[in-house]
Amino acid sequence: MTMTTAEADKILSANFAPWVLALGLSVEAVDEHRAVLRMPWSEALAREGGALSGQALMAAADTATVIAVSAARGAYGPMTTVQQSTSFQRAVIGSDVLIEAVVTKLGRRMAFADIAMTDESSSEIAARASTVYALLG
Ligand SMILES: CC(C)(COP(=O)(O)OP(=O)(O)OC[C@H]1O[C@@H](n2cnc3c(N)ncnc32)[C@H](O)[C@@H]1OP(=O)(O)O)[C@@H](O)C(=O)NCCC(=O)NCCSC(=O)Cc1ccccc1
Repeated sequence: MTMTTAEADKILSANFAPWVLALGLSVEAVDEHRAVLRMPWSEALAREGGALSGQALMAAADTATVIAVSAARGAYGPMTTVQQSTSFQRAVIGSDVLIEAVVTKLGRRMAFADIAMTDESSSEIAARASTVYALLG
């Protein structure tokens, strides 16, 4: 059965470090192989020049993947990030970001995902990432 957004939000609050929770992420949508998270704009996440820091986007991509992989497996289970590659295509200033993580392969021991991060106010892609996870249990 498909995980609900409320169940996915519980995974978010129960399994991440306090500084990751401080990003203010929330789950907008979830299905059998995908999760969409929102990262609200905050001056606290902006760097010199006023644009959203890449570090915040990378943490958001990592977090969205954990939710998407959990949804694909039907529940949260121990997993760990092995690799993330991120390309920053467009600066985000003053806009929420929608982070869509799609699980492209769910194996017995490994999971792979592609992530698109969209500037909500312009609907333009701000960054893309690909991630690889080891499934530990
Ligand atoms: C585990 C693996 C990915 C692969 O290991 P292998 O290639 O198989 O190599 P090896 O066999 O040498 O084992 C090495 C050590 O691993 C241990 N171990 C192995 N298998 C299991 C197992 N099934 N279960 C438990 N432990 C297992 C093993 O005992 C050994 O420990 P030892 O040295 O004897 O004391 C390893 O490269 C690694 O830990 N990388 C760092 C990853 C990392 O820190 N990522 C960033 C944090 S993730 C994040 O932030 C996102 C997130 C947030 C919230 C929620 C969720 C996600």
